[in-house]
Amino acid sequence: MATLSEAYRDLPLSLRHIIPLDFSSVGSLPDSHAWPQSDHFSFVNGGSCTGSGDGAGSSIPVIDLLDPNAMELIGLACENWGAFQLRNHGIPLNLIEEVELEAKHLFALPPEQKLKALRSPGGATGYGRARITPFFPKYMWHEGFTIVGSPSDDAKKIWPNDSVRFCYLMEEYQKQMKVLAEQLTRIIFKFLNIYEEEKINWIGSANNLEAVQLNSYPPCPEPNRAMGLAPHTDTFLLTILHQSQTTGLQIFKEGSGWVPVHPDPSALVVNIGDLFHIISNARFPCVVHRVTVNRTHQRYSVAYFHGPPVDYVVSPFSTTVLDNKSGVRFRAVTVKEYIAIKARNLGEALSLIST
Ligand SMILES: O=C(O)CCC(=O)C(=O)O
Ligand SMILES: [Fe+2]
Repeated sequence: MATLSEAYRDLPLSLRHIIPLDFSSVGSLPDSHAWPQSDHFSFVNGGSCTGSGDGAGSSIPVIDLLDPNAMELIGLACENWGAFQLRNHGIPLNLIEEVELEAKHLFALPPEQKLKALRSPGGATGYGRARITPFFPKYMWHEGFTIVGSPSDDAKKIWPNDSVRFCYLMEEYQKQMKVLAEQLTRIIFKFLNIYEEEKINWIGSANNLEAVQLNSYPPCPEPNRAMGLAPHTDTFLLTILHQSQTTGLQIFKEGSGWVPVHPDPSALVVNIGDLFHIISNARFPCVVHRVTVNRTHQRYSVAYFHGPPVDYVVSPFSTTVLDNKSGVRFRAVTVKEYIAIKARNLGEALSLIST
């Protein structure tokens, strides 16, 4: 998957935007990590995310993939929320648990060992701060590890003689997630009445874009003034997320404010990314989400991002345009072009391709 790396190589980050804090060495919240107390964070494309209303009472739909009405339920969840929890998803729970355990081992290592696999300034993979870091005035209470394809090169830097199990589990996880992501993509395309061969023949291709992001949010001395992961949308078509049993993930819903996504050990969280927002001609909302932190529990999550090959041209499908009174909302872009626009503009990327 050289091309994801290519998009990022043109836009090198400075080391201060890559090297995470040594969380174990700080007893209080450094000013660099203290966010404004207000619940108001501007996110240009989606307007600003004001906490109008208390979303705590509502929640995203929970859908059983084996339900005979799964397609309709998933489609409606995409339209109303852009996200849902998925049960009976077919990914073995022990594989998910083992991947979470590997993430815990990795993040529990001393900083000097994790830093051996530090993401390079123009690189896509390895250990480091969230890629959205440069767009915000304060740092997030977060550390991550990104995998594109085989994690072997990075893992060997951390465990020169002992990386086999980590690599096996991460590759197996990607393999199984790919199958699920393709199944969900087919279901959602069907819901949108998209059947044109050239529009769907990439599904199942070996060149599809995919990445795995291991996330860790250490316990925080002042959780109310810190931010785990700042408001953002995911770039690709869809994200399938496993979260550990610690709350923190919230989705912004127009009219409701920040809605928590409660951990459910039997479910995976699915949210649509920018590319589905474009393809659906904005019929599916673009899902702004963030992560809060807490004082006592370290939180972990494993995000799997999936999208079409980089040369695929993304544009609103004719069926979705017919449904939308405002006509075609976005110009056509290749996946590669959109990734580059997003890497440079984050929340403004969608408005830059709006018609
Ligand atoms: O940790 C989470 O629950 C969300 C992670 C996330 O949004 C991401 O990795 O893009
Ligand atoms: Fe995300």
